[in-house]
Amino acid sequence: MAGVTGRLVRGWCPRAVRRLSLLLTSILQCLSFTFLPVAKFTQPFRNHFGNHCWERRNLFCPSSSLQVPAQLHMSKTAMGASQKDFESAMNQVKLLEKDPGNEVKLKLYALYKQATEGPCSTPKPGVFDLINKAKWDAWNALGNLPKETARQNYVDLVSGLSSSSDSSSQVKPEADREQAGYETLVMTSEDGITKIMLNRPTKMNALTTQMYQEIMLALEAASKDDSTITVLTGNGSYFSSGNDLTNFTHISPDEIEEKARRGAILLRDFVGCFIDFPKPLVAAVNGPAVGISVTILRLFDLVYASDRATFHTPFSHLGQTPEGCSSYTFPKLMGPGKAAEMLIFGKKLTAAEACAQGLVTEVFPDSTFQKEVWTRLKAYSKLPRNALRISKQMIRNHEKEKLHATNAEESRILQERWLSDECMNAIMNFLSRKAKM
Ligand SMILES: CCCC/C=C/CC(=O)SCCNC(=O)CCNC(=O)[C@H](O)C(C)(C)COP(=O)(O)OP(=O)(O)OC[C@H]1O[C@@H](n2cnc3c(N)ncnc32)[C@H](O)[C@@H]1OP(=O)(O)O
Repeated sequence: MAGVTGRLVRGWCPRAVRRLSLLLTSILQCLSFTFLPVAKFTQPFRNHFGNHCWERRNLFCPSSSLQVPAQLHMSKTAMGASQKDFESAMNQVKLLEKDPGNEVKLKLYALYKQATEGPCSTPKPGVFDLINKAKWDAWNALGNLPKETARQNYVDLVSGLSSSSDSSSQVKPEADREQAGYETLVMTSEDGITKIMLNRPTKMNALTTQMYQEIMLALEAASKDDSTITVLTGNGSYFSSGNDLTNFTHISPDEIEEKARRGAILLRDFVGCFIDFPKPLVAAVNGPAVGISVTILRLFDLVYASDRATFHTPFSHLGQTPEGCSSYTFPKLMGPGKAAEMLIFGKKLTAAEACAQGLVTEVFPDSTFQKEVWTRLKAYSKLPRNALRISKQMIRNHEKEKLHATNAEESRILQERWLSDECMNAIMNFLSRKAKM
């Protein structure tokens, strides 16, 4: 090595030669790091792996609890990723057949160190110690990420890698195959895109209890399938007219409190699925959106809207209060004044106005909406799947705890509002068609 370098730099002063020699040695080490076979790539990191006690908290996998909404809450608060989960994640890494690349290896290393030792406090390696510097940089970049989050992210990262290399255990969407089992949705997968389409066009895609549950199940399935992007859209002229107001009817007086309690759990679990959804999530807002179908948009990564779409949150008119984390996300996004106009006073925004406020990413003419949106998404779906997923999580992780706390608080307050005279009268008015919002 020194000989090669020596020949390359013949004529240079000996100190410069030594420096360059060191540099080239490091670069060659780096390259061998890049091309190490997968079975070996964990070797440099194995010293850091030991037996540790891990709490189970699967942030990116809302799924485990989807069957019964009450269990969903449990999974976020009480259950834990065991030592077994973590050990199994470490074993999975060793068994990967495809090299996930240096970036992911560094991320695994950094998460491991953060999870076991906390924030990086070791001295920064010298500039020529390229490998150790790269590892230090990766660890240091995690800043004050809590140990618990780092541990969970490690398990999630490995789970993402395993599912991409072991496709036999996945739901395999065939071209445009319609997935059975949904009554209120149409779920299809094609070109790396899973589409969840709300399918009650004659009721403006108003969301019934069954629909909330089916959407949660569909998101659960989409989070695990081999698609790259998940899209929510509506069938017919509306994206969605929000909560189906008949959800509040046919209740006897002695059931009403229990119904409100269950409604609050359903709301919290439903919104929680969007907060935790692990892949890029896109809303294709094909027409007007009302209530909860507007507020959750801030939890999507992209919101494409037809110029026919409008955005309306008539909560006060209904004696209700904001949900979908909008009491936090909207003021943050558009400032408290604009948020107040929408959330307190029920001002309806056009697509262009919503785009100007940052709620919508881009507006398309209605006549070309479908063509333009799907062409764009098909191109995006060809990007590296794991990179998209990890980047999304990096962007979203900062706010997750705040979003879950907001969601819980909004659901608690709404549970009370649903029992109020203001709310009951407003719903009765709608149902008797005295008032259209
Ligand atoms: C458990 C979780 C709780 C989460 C809480 C969320 C809060 C919210 O989402 S608040 C928002 C609630 N939504 C509304 O207030 C919208 C109410 N609907 C309307 O104002 C109008 O229907 C419309 C402006 C959306 C459309 O008006 P248009 O004149 O064009 O059509 P309609 O004849 O009114 O509607 C056709 C058909 O669909 C029924 N329908 C539409 N939206 C709803 C809805 N949200 N709940 C129940 N039913 C709805 C409407 O009654 C019509 O049905 P019929 O043909 O049988 O009369």
